[in-house]
Amino acid sequence: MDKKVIVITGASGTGKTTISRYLEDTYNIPHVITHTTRLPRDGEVNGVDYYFETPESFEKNHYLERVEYSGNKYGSSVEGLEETWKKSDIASIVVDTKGAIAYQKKFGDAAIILFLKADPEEVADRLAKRGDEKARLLKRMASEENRRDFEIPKELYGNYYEIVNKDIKKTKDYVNQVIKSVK
Ligand SMILES: Nc1ncnc2c1ncn2[C@@H]1O[C@H](COP(=O)(O)OP(=O)(O)OP(=O)(O)O)[C@@H](O)[C@H]1O
Ligand SMILES: Nc1nc2c(ncn2[C@@H]2O[C@H](COP(=O)(O)O)[C@@H](O)[C@H]2O)c(=O)[nH]1
Repeated sequence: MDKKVIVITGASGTGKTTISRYLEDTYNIPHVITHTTRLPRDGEVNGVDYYFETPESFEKNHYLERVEYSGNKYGSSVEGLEETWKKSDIASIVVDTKGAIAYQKKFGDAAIILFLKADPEEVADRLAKRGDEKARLLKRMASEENRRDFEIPKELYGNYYEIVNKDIKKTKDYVNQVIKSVK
């Protein structure tokens, strides 16, 4: 089978990580571990959730694409994707919409874009429950990047699956249909 990458994108708190974990647990689809200079949240583990970097160490990696998001740097490497493809012909990656555009440009139809949407008020509530510290949460919600990522960018028109993540069961049912069509 040709290699594929499921690119999960959307604004903060819309459920990207939840879907990435679902793909891993249900379909053994591993996720690409990306790099960031942000501090770990409670429970996040280096080398599992992210490679947590200092501003200096971040610059030492070779990125397929990299972005600034709410004051922190994030990037994904070709090596990271290739390592993940060694484990499985289908990988997933969680990125912002700018990253999704980069993957679409580089991999064309081999990049399957899942764009997650949710009501912004519901999202703020979910993130507070997730334990995000209030000041950081407000900064994140107000950031230009996060406001941008509630809408699909025009570069991806016609090339993505939109998932309104309200009822998690319905979301998973929809994801199951997408995976059937991909496999
Ligand atoms: N449909 C849903 N209903 C209720 N809670 C949900 C739903 N989907 C996800 N959540 C919860 O919302 C919180 C945010 O989800 P998640 O971490 O997956 O979002 P994210 O898009 O990866 O966010 P971020 O970009 O900030 O890391 C989590 O605590 C998750 O368990
Ligand atoms: N373009 C990229 N975006 C990435 C990458 N790794 C994560 N992200 C996205 O950043 C924001 C913030 O993430 P958070 O974990 O701090 O909430 C979110 O949209 C992620 O999807 C990356 O390598 N490239």
